[in-house]
Amino acid sequence: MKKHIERLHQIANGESRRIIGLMSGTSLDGLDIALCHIEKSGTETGLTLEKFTTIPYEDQFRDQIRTIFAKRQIDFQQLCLLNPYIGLVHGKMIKETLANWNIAPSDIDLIASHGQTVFHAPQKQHHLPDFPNATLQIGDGDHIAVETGIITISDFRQKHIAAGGEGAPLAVYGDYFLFSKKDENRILLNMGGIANFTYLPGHLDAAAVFTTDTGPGNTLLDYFTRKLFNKPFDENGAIAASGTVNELLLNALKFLPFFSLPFPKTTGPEVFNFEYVETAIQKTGLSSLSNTDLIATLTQLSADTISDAILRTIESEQEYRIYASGGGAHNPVLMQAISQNLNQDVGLIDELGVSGDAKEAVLFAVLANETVAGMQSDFGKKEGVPSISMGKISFPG
Ligand SMILES: Nc1ncnc2c1ncn2[C@@H]1O[C@H](COP(=O)(O)OP(=O)(O)OP(=O)(O)O)[C@@H](O)[C@H]1O
Ligand SMILES: CC(=O)N[C@H]1[C@@H]2OC[C@@H](O2)[C@@H](O)[C@@H]1O[C@H](C)C(=O)O
Repeated sequence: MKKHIERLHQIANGESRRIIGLMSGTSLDGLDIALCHIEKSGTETGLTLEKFTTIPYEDQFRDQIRTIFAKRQIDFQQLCLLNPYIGLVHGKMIKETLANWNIAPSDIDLIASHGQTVFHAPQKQHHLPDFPNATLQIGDGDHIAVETGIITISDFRQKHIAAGGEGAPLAVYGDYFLFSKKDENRILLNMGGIANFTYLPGHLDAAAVFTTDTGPGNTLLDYFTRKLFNKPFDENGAIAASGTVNELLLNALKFLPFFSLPFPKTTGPEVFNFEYVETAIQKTGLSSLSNTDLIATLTQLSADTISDAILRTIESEQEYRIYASGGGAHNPVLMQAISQNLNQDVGLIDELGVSGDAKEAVLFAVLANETVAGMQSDFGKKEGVPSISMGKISFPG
C-alpha cells in the first residue's frame, strides 16, 4: 500500500529514527528489547540507547522451541506453528514493554527483529556440495508488524548468505560503525551461547575489519549445568571455580574439525552439544569425572578457543584492547581464563557506552537503520563482510 511506502520514505529521510532492536539468541534465555534513538548512518551513526530490558522466556515457551532447536529430526508441524507463534509472542512482549515504558507504538519508527535461530548449517558443516550456506531464523516479521502496528524489518541473515557469507556474524557492521576508534586496535568479543568477535583496526580501514565465530561461549556450560545441577546456568562461574580443569578431556574436546577450519567460520549448537562432549569423554577413556570438573573443563574450553582465535587474528607484537559483551562477560572464571591466556585485562563493552547485555539487540537496530537510511558502506572484498543491506520489510497493514 502506498501509504506504507510513503511512511517508510518519511522514516528514511527523517533527521533521526527510533528503532526497537530485538535479539533472542542461542541461549533461549529471553527476548532482549533495546529502544534506540539513531541519527545518520554508517560511520556517522549516532546512537542513544533510550531503554533496554530482557523479557525472560517462560519455561513452557522455551521448551516449545527446544523441541525443534538445532535438531536434524523434528516435528515439521511444530516448526510451522512456531514460526508465526514466536512472531506473535515477540509482538506481544513489545507491546507490553512499550506500555510499561509509557511509549505509544506510533512513536516508534521501526522494529528490527533477529528472530529465533532454529538451525544453522554453513557449507563447511553440512558438506553437501550442491547446497549453499544455510541458516533459519523463525518468528515471522509480518506477525510482529501486524501485532504491534510498527513497520518491522526481519530475517537479516539470508541476504548475507546470498552475497557469499555464512549468515553470521552480523554484529561486525554495527561494531564498525559504533565502536571503531582511531589508533586503537579493538577486539569486540561477544560471549552468548556461541562466542564470536569483531576485529576493528585502529587505522579504521573498513576492508581490514574481520569477524568470526570462535566456538562455544555458554552453550555447553548451560546444557551441562542444567542437566547435572538443575540450574539454568553457572551463575558467576561458581561451579567452575569449585572444579579442576581436566587436561585430558580438554585436549579431546579441542580435537574437532571445526577448530582446524580456517577463519572466518560460523557454528552453533548443532555442533556444540551433548553428543560432542559425550564423544570426547568416551575417547579419553575417563571412567569418572566429577560434575564440577566437567564444568571447569568446559569453561576452559570456551576460554582457550576464544583466546586462540584472537591470537591467530592479531599479528604478533600488535597492541590491541578487548571489550567483552554477552552473558559470558558476567562469568568471572571465563573472563579470568581469557585474560590469563592473552596476558592482558579483558574490558567490558560497557566502557564504550553500551551495556554488554543490550549490545546485540542494539546492533540489529543499527542494521535496520542502514537498510532504511544508510548509504552503502564498502567493506571491500573481505570474506564474511559483504557490502550489502539486510532484512525484509513487513508493513503492519
Ligand atoms: N551472572 C552470570 N554468570 C555466569 N553466566 C551468566 C551470567 N549471566 C548470564 N550468563 C550466561 O549468559 C547466557 C546468556 O547470554 P546471551 O544472552 O548473551 O546469549 P544469547 O544472545 O542467547 O546467545 P548468542 O549470542 O549465541 O545468540 C546465559 O545462558 C548464561 O550462560
Ligand atoms: C546463526 C546465528 O544465529 N548465529 C548467532 C550465534 O550467536 C552468536 C554467534 O552465533 C553469532 O555468529 C550469531 O549472532 C550474532 C548476533 C551475530 O550475528 O553477530
